[in-house]
Amino acid sequence: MPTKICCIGAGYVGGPTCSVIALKGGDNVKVTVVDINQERIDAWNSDELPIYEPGLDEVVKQCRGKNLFFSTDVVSAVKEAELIFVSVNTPTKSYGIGKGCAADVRYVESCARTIAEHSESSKIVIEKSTVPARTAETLQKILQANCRDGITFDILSNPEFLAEGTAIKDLFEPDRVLIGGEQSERGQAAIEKLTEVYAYWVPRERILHTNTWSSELSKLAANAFLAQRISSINAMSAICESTGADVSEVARAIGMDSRLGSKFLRASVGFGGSCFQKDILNLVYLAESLNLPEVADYWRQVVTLNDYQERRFSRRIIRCLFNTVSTKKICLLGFAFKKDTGDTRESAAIYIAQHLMDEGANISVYDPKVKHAQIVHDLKSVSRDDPARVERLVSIETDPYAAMSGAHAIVVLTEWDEFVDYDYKKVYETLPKPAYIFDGRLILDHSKLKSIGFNVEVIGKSV
Ligand SMILES: NC(=O)c1ccc[n+]([C@@H]2O[C@H](COP(=O)([O-])OP(=O)(O)OC[C@H]3O[C@@H](n4cnc5c(N)ncnc54)[C@H](O)[C@@H]3O)[C@@H](O)[C@H]2O)c1
Ligand SMILES: O=c1ccn([C@@H]2O[C@H](COP(=O)(O)OP(=O)(O)O[C@H]3O[C@H](CO)[C@@H](O)[C@H](O)[C@H]3O)[C@@H](O)[C@H]2O)c(=O)[nH]1
Repeated sequence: MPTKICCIGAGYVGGPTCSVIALKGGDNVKVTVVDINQERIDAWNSDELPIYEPGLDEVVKQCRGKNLFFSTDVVSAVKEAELIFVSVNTPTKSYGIGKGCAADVRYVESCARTIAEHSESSKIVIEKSTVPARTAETLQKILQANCRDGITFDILSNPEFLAEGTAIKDLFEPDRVLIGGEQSERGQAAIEKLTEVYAYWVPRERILHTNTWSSELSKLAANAFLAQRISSINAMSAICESTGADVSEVARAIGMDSRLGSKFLRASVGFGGSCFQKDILNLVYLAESLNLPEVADYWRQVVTLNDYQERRFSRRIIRCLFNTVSTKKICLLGFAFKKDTGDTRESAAIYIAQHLMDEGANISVYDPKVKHAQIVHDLKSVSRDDPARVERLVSIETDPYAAMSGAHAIVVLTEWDEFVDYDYKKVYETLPKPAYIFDGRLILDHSKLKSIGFNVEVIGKSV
């Protein structure tokens, strides 16, 4: 009999993770991914998946309808499952105590209540969502207080480390899989049961076992350390711009120190994505709750620096364009928070567009994967006082050349590969002079652009 697995939450994590579990587990597993969002589930069952992720289509096509199912019937899937992943969103709280900092765990709690109410057999409940430390304790209390007699629940922490854009590769070959659980005999048996699932494709030495709290905290720590590196190199980029140093050269020089390593040292307009800021703020809130204000301040600074980097870049655009962008067309190349995803959550592009709209700029946006409606939604969310300004000031193009044509400045905000190969000579002919190009991702051929005639402004260097 296959192991019956349910995943609550068919988002960027639940969908790809469970698709890979189904692919790699084959006949040994039956995986059902459930969500309350009918539209999302319909998309998972269609030819146009709800998220763009390289390689995902192929994985889903191979398993869907065989050992992988997408459904809105949460109750039946919970009843049937032996292992239940909870992979729902845990955004920053937007209300009440901890507003703007703490993680909102109401969706996680709601899953626990659903599981308790409908379980007719014992379950292993796995925190896949990123949660504040000690959430497992809350889950255990809710589950035990609300379940039928004779049913037991074992809670495991199994945070996900995939990055968007490389999710399938990250899931196929994870650096590690982390499983935290109780040290009791039952806890260890639950850890082993989940380990067996991953062991269908992950070497056992990469499956790390810890106690529950270490596992929960390690997820926040990993994201804090990763984001801290970006803020560190971005802080250096500001110094580079004023000293004649080149941030790419500095990154190469420090990255060759094997103690530092070369990854995650790309200066940029600022990190985005649904995780870094949220998880650092979650850590800050934890430190504050533990009465560790110095620790809280230390980590908060990573986010402060990121906000500074975004604003610094917007100011540079405005300064270069003779201190006014009012009624000038500015083309934003890229709106996703990184390449190879259509996700815009916390994308630096949203905030840079906001700064430019505040100055009255006309913005044209091109992104190869972000949907038109998503861009409008994001820009309206930062235009609450005047949502109509989005219709007034923003045009969204499906052709990059139309987006760039006639612009006073072209601004690269996402590192999409295709941006490198555009015919910038042809584009230059259409632009008012002096023509400006701002490379917020360090991807373009700057000397070539200069030779065409562009004024080239780059993060972390003076060209
Ligand atoms: N996005 C990433 O790259 C990433 C990577 C690692 C970890 N995480 C963490 O994983 C979690 C999920 O992130 P995501 O990006 O997949 O979020 P998401 O918003 O894309 O998906 C969450 C899904 O959960 C569903 N949901 C919410 N409450 C529900 C309920 N009670 N019953 C059924 N479905 C419910 C929502 O409808 C939504 O479709 C978060 O805690 C996040 O921090 C995300
Ligand atoms: O050197 C770098 C590396 C990244 N970024 C930016 O940082 C953000 C985040 O990038 P990345 O970490 O690659 O993508 P995410 O999908 O946000 O993944 C992070 O967040 C996930 C959610 O918790 C974790 O699972 C992953 O391990 C962690 O890398 C993006 O805006 C990138 O452009 C830089 O500016 N410079």
